[in-house]
Amino acid sequence: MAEIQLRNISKRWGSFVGVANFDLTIADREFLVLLGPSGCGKTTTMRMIAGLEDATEGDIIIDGKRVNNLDPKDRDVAMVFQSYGLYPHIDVYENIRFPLKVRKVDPATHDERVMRAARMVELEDFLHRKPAELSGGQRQRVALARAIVREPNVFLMDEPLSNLDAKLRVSTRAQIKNLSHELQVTTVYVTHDQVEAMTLADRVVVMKKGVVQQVGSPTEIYDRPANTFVASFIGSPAMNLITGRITHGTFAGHNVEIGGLDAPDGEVVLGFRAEDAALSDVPAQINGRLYTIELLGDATMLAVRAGREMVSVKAGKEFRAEIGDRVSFSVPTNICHLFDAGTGERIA
Ligand SMILES: Nc1ncnc2c1ncn2[C@@H]1O[C@H](COP(=O)(O)OP(=O)(O)OP(=O)(O)O)[C@@H](O)[C@H]1O
Repeated sequence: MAEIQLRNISKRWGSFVGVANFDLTIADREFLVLLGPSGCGKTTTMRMIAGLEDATEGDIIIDGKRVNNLDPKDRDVAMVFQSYGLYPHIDVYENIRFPLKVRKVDPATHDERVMRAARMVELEDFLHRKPAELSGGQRQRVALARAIVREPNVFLMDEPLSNLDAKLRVSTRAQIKNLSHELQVTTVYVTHDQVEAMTLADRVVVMKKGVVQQVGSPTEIYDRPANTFVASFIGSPAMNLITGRITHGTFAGHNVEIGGLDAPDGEVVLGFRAEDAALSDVPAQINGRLYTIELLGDATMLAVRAGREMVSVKAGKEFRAEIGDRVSFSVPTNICHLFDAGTGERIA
């Protein structure tokens, strides 16, 4: 059992604000992902939860207890880093056992606990190898087993997959999801990879320059981004964003005209996703020329230059055309997103 309350926590170094007024309750057993570009304050937030960094302001409460003044070792949290943090001179078995020795856990229980953790990450056959004799994926699994063996209430994971190649990243990601479900531990996971965030999280926190932009389930964040930053960060490709003006319910931009919008007159950013655009054989709401064609296997991704905008459009796998060809498409008005052109905040 572990609910984590972050009550208005901030981190400042002199006048530099690393994290500003982070306020969130992480539910017991929730898988929470902190997502954002490099330097947005994800790791700092996690280090404050771990106790590796003091919060300049605010309270950190784990299971009803304020832990601001507790040492990391007394917080019942286990951390997994991208750099693994394994001890090179001892074998896998001893690496996994290490936290039990440090915490003076009854030695009679060690073997059973180490073996159970090793089984969970499928390392039984590697117990007597040294870290240098393992692949990157195997090393990361040792790091996971070492966190599991402690049976902590909270897992804190900082980009644990970033040193793995693409294929291993996908399989280890599935393993982490499975483990957190099986162990029913509250998990805070840091990444700058939105695909990782979307596949792992119960809820995602999107951050920018130390400030939380949106908190929501992956679906909420994908379907209703709170602002243009979130819209441009989530989804591959990210949401198309076109600047223009609404007059009497019609949006007009360069080579773009979309009528029937229920919004007041003014400068806006109109957003739509590549998969929501419908190609047309005749001139339509958005007209341009084909800039690139990418075959995805099950679909074709087009980049279309429409006026001064470059937009992504998803077509079927049977799509055939040449670069430079004219392309027209429309976007159903009910799936258009509208953002304020000044603040970037969602208006509809
Ligand atoms: N000890 C420190 N002193 C001063 N500034 C710091 C310190 N630690 C981090 N920062 C700054 O705080 C900001 C947030 O850093 P943080 O490591 O939390 O970012 P991040 O989102 O985890 O980025 P990344 O994905 O690159 O790890 C950055 O601008 C960083 O340079």
